[in-house]
Amino acid sequence: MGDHGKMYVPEDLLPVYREHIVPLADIITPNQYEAELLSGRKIKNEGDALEVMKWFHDQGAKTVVLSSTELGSENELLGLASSVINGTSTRLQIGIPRLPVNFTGTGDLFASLLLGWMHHTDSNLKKSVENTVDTMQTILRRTLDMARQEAGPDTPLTVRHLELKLVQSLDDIRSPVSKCKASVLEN
Ligand SMILES: Nc1ncnc2c1ncn2[C@@H]1O[C@H](COP(=O)(O)OP(=O)(O)O)[C@@H](O)[C@H]1O
Ligand SMILES: Cc1ncc(COP(=O)(O)O)c(CN)c1O
Repeated sequence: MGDHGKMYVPEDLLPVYREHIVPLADIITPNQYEAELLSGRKIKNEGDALEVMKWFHDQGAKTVVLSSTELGSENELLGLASSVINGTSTRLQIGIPRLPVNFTGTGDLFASLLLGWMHHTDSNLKKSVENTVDTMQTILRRTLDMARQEAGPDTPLTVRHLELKLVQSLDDIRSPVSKCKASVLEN
């Protein structure tokens, strides 16, 4: 829907997403801006993030992952996730090392990886979020390295240079190298 304070889709679609699309979702992966737009609440701290994830659960989503928030630090984005599946509730957070560029298509890639891992792990939220973030890191680092090589030292990186290197990352999609650990939030 949008990012960095700007909507990609026409603004009059917001109530359609909120009232008609969100209630259809089993799994939803908004970034911070999208989560704030849909829930109508600002996320200024972890308590706000937990409330917003509860709002999504109240709309019917069993699994909610805030794919990134600015609640981390200068060097880290913070992801948060919550699932209520068969009466079992799990909430966790994960630090995501921040790379110094804006990529395009990361939200779609994140959603696809998470869906695949939730399917392959029988809805194990911790393992799915960790594998997803690990694969994202590898793909984005490869994308940035190859973009810098292609552009050379004097040319600014463009969207074309930063096209996600998915084909070159097939092995990392199949078998992520384990690096980022999620911590489970109690209560
Ligand atoms: N600059 C970045 N540095 C590191 N990881 C990033 C960066 N941008 C995106 N990602 C990865 O992509 C995922 C989705 O990005 P996010 O910005 O949350 O969604 P969207 O692309 O929909 O705005 C994040 O969880 C993170 O793993
Ligand atoms: C219209 C539009 N613009 C841009 C994007 C890229 O979004 P992001 O980089 O946040 O994943 C998308 C994602 N499908 C989109 O639909």
